[in-house]
Amino acid sequence: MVTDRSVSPVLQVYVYGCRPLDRWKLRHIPGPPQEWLTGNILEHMKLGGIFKAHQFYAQKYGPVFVARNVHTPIVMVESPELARKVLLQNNYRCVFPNLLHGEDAKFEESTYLDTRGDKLKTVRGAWQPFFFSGRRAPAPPLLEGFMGLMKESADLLVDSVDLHATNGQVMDIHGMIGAMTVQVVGTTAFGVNFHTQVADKASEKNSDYVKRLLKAVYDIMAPKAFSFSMYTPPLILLPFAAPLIKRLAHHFPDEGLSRVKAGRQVIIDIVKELLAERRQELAIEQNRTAKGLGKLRASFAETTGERRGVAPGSFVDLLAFVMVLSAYETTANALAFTMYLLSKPENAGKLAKLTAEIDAFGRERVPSFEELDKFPWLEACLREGMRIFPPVPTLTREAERDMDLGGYRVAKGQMLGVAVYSMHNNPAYWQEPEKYLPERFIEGTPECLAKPLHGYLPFGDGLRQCIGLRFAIMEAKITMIRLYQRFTFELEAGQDTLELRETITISAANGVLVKAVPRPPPNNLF
Ligand code: HEM
Repeated sequence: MVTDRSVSPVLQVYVYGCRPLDRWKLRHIPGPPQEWLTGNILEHMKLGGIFKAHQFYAQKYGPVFVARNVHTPIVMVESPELARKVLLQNNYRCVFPNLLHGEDAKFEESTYLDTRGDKLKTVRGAWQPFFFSGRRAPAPPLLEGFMGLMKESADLLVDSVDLHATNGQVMDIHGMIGAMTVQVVGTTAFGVNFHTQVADKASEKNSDYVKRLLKAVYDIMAPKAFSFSMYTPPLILLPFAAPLIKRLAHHFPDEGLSRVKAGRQVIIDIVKELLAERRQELAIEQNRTAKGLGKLRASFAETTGERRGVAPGSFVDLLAFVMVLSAYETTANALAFTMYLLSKPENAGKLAKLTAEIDAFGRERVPSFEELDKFPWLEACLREGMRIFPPVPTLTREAERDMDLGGYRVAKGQMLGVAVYSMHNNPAYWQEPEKYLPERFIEGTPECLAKPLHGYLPFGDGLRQCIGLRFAIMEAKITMIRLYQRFTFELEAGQDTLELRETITISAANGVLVKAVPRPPPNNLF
């Protein structure tokens, strides 16, 4: 016989799994029916990922819909105007419930991506001059200081491609570019050369940092994103019991949570080791590698020091880690996707225009910072690549006040999302979105005139827009120029469509497999 006492917890669990309050609050907004406890996650998996599911839902329900990851409801928007409204009016990213407690929770707060309030303004203000400087901005041109490192790193990549080409080997260009972008941003953030590229024979130790760092990032991301701990379901089901569940998890961690905690510790240790190494290097030789980066670290610490009211020390150091996390994969994905698209036979004309632009500049010359502006077609190729495959397919915000979104009221505190991938590939906003047309980003062309005004968001928008966007475009341009001065690339068979893997970013699940075709030397051109 079932007693009242045993029924009530069962009923509680059932009711929490249905989230009746959320359903009631969002009842006026369309969206897919939610499954008990899992929300829409099973359907997301069936449709090929959350970003693909958003595309499907936008077609079915229109530009505003509710979707649920596990069973947290997110009000998604998929129109240029609404995306702009969400991103310009709200500055906080969504914070999903997590199991972290005590010191671990402090670490989480330090990682900036979720930062809010005054701390956000101070930190963002301190970072801004490094990244938004340049000729068009009043701040000192620190960006220019990164040119040397970017060029050196791109040339190591070219050496490595050359080696593969000589041996007639197929290569995963996505993986190789990833090694380069880690080197660039790791060195930028910590002032210590990461030595991640094959052709670089220097210290094994630093490349070991990267392996450990990336593994730690994976260990943290996977369980956090997909709730591998046995404590996560009760945390979500019984939010009022969160403090107790967190304490229990902290004292009796299971395997999933232990991996997260160990991953955090690895990151903290590596950051400390890197900084110690950096100090040693500086002491030995003031002016060695990456001068601009040395400047960055020093000024980083100065501007974010006690005077500016941001806790110094480990916090500042962890910000450097956040930079690596935000910068390496996004840039690698953008480059690899663009190279993939340019290597498709149907885009041979677009590739020919690129090589012509590069040849007009010179097949041997290294561009200066100013000369990077002489490559509008290259920039358009990259921007169009990020339209078809935006490295960050979904953006999130928390509503800071009650809002109207396309006629639907949402309450303060509601999680909001922007379906960037879907919007970038929607024929309602882009003519023939499946076509790779860099012309869309060349002023005055009919394709450019047909482009939506605000519908392009690979770097987000508003106060939380990607801080590294100029850095990323600069790095991508130098890399492409150095590669295409020497080679073009042929796609290996079986890659007509790319299988995509989704974490916070989207990337090529099986890499981008190409063969490099050496271009005839410049004196054979005529
Ligand atoms: C092609 C390469 C890149 C892409 C596509 C990209 C994309 C993005 C996106 C979509 C966001 C979120 C924006 C929003 O919520 O509105 C973001 C944030 C951020 N990105 Fe990037 N990013 C790239 C490269 C970089 C680089 C090279 C750096 C640093 C050197 C960087 C540092 C950051 C930081 C620190 C944030 C957080 C900004 C904040 O919360 O205030 N990113 N990025």
